[in-house]
Amino acid sequence: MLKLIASSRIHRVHPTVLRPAHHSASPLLRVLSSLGGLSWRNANVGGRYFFCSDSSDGSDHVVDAGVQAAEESESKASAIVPTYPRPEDYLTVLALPLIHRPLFPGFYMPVFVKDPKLLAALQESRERQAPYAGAFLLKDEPEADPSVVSSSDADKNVYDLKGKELFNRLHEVGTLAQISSIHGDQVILIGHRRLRITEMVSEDPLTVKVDHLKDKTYNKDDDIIKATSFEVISTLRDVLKTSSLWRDHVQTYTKHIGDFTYPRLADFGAAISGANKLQCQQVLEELDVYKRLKLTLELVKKEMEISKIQESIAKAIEEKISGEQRRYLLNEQLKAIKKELGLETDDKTALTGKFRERIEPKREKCPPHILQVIDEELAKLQLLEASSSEFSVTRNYLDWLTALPWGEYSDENFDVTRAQKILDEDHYGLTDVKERILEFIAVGKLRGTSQGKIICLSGPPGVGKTSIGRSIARALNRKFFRFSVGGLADVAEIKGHRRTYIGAMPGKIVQCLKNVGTSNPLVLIDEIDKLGRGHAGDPASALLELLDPEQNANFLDHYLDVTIDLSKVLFVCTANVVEMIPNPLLDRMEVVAIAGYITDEKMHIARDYLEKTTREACGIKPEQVEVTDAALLALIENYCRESGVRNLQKHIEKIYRKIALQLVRQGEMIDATMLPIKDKVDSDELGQNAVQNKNSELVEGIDPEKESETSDEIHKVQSSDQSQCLEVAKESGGDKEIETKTIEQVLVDESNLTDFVGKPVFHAERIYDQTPVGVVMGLAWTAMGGSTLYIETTFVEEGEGKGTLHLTGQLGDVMKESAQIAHTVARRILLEREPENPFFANSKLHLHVPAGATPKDGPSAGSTMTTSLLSLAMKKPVKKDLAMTGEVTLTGKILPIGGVKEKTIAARRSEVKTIIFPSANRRDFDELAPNVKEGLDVHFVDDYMQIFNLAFDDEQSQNIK
Ligand SMILES: Nc1ncnc2c1ncn2[C@@H]1O[C@H](COP(=O)(O)OP(=O)(O)OP(=O)(O)O)[C@@H](O)[C@H]1O
Repeated sequence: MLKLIASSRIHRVHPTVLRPAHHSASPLLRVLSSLGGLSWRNANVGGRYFFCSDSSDGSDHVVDAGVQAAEESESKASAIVPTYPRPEDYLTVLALPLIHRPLFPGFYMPVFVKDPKLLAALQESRERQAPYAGAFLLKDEPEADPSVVSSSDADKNVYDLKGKELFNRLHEVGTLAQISSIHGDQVILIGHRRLRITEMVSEDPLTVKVDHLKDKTYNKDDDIIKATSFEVISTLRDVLKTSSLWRDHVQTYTKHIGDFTYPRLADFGAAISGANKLQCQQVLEELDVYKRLKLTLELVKKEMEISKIQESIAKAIEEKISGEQRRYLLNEQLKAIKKELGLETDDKTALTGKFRERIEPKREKCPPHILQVIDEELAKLQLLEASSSEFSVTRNYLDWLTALPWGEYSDENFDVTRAQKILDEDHYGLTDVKERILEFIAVGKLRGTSQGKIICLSGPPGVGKTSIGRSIARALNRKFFRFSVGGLADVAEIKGHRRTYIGAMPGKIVQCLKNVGTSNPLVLIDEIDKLGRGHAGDPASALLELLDPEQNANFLDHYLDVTIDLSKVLFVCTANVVEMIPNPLLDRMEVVAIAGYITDEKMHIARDYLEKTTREACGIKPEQVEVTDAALLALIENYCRESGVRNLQKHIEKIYRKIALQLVRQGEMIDATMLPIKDKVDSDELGQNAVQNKNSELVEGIDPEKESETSDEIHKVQSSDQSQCLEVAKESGGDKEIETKTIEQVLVDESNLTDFVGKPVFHAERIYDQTPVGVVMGLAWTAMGGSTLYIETTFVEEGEGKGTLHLTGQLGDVMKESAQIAHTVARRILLEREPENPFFANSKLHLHVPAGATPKDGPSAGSTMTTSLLSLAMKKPVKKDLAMTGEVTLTGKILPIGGVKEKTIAARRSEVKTIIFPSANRRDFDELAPNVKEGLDVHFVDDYMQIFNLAFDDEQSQNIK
């Protein structure tokens, strides 16, 4: 091809556009050309890395001669052909380092020469009409990773290389490159033939002596070479189908290559592949044509794999984009169509319309300041961009504002008789509590409104505080909302977050109003005594603002940012321990104490309330089960002795679940064994007689084997006297077909109670039948209700002046002080009674309060401790079934205590017959229901000597009542 360029002498070698000089008819080229679908006329390779020029195997004419001649012919219009040295004559050349890839013969490459000396030398040599240089690939620095693309910094270092250092870094084999043109520091090189460096001639610029390399001779007709080259071509063809980039390379190459020889094919493949520089250098250095073809084949195969991956990536991305675009377009079209048909307005208008629709019916009742804010926000919404975050904040805000029940109230019912009926319907007993609630309703009726009071129901767990709250709401015809503040530490839970926070929400009370849809619900604030300590703000103060009737008419929620009137809301709180309620809150409350239930009350609650609801919840009919009184009593006394009834409820549920399972199993067995009995029977035959008849029929119908499979429990029930069979008659079609089904009635008695609830888990509080010397029963109050406790004192050792008292049983400071006081009081009394008895002075004593794991505190055990010490000193046990409570002073006065009802109930539970209370508590005791006081011998005392007489001397005690 060079030959042709030279001979035509009219073509100028241009760095970007190379024109074909020869249309080769090589079969290989035709294959590639046809695949590329190319035409040389539009071949533009501007800016591409690879360019094609001619190269020779040694017999070519010199291309620069042609170029020069052409230039001359243009300028001088002369056709004189000078004799110029041929490429193979250049045995000493300037060495040009190539950083990124080697230059292959037949391709051209632009390089940037940063070294001014080298650039000048190249320029000079070009001007001297010897425009050749040797282009050699630079070796990587020994430690550099060839796979890592060198940064510009590294390039800079390479440009600094000079002389010997540069010489050592050059690969030995390179390419004789024609300097096609120089623009600034850009030099365009055209590869010609392979060279090998033999020695360095001069250092700056680096000049080297070179040998010109020739390919090893090969047989053109060798089948293996042919086959390999065909494989290279076919692979190239495959790549061409997918890669447009390659198509351009081929286009350029085919335009300028003459004969497609095997070595040239190998160079072509390697040069246009994306292989790394070392792999390319390997191909350049290979002089064996077959081996070179093989190396190239590897590279193009790899290229094909890459192009396949490239194609699949492109396809996947294209599919994704087009799918999304399609969906977007369709959505937009849908919107446009809907809008056109008047089915839907745009988002903003639709939203505004929705909010206006919501607020319109409430407009009359809605406070003007709220209306103003809503209107302002609606106007603002119109101006905001629908995708902005401000828009969604405003939308949510409007959603809340318009959803609240402004001015909506449920009609309050102040009918006291109805209220009484509802309260009795839901709860047994609690007479005093119900009375207080009825009083409250009566006041509401006279005033026309029930606001202004906060009721606080206090008592141990499971006594029905929450459910009473629900009943009050029902009685007053108010909506009910409950929220627990146990452990609540964040003020935002009550007062809401400011709207500026992401995910901001109004507080619980605003959520409540939205939820119930009226502005006068009954809000039950549960566990107010367990309010957490706030880390940001004080929840108690926030609750105060919410509950205080003086303040809550203008309650400000941080989210809503407009005042709301909560004065119509009725607040009911519940607490286990009133003392734990923050004082400012307690101050505003009307405390209604629910002390707990005695056995009798629990029996009624279990029978009339818990059993009924549980039976219904389990889907069991009343006739299918019988729980005897004895069973219930055993359940209450041995399993559920605590003050509340929640545990009792759980046990009843357990029993009923077991019964349900029994019935279902039984029913399945009967279904499987029962034969339908066809008989025409009048419905009035299905009386008591029929029960017996059909029962005997049924027994006949049951397969004896199957019958034997029934569970032991069922046998037990069946064999009991009270087991019955009931019949269900069913009519079907024209004939009266009677299906007889037996429904066993499950009996729960004291004897089989353990089958349902297991062994009793509760150990009696009473550990002594008759208290020994030094042991006295006291009465205590806990958050779980009342309980009995023993004070035990024993003698440890005796010795002159050894009179000390050792205390154990996790006693608090107050209780420890009480014990010291008791010790002193007992010593004084003994001195008065038995002056010569040196017991307290010389005895080391140990006082213990059992249930050592439970912390105890308070002064109310003072009288019990004194009695216990005196009992030990006098070696005289106290009266049987006696319990006492009362704080004792140093002078022996008995001061009042708390929790009289709880303590009385606990005493009854422990079968105490005689109780001693401080005189000051007489009023509390008198207020108790008669059934609580029933059968108890209660004494009220104000001086310890009265207790002494009651505990140790029967005769005198009769007088103190
Ligand atoms: N006097 C009663 N009559 C009928 N059922 C009752 C009575 N007292 C309590 N109950 C029932 O006992 C169960 C437990 O009551 P509730 O949950 O109201 O207890 P609580 O006092 O609120 O307990 P806590 O302090 O643990 O919240 C409820 O199902 C309730 O109906």
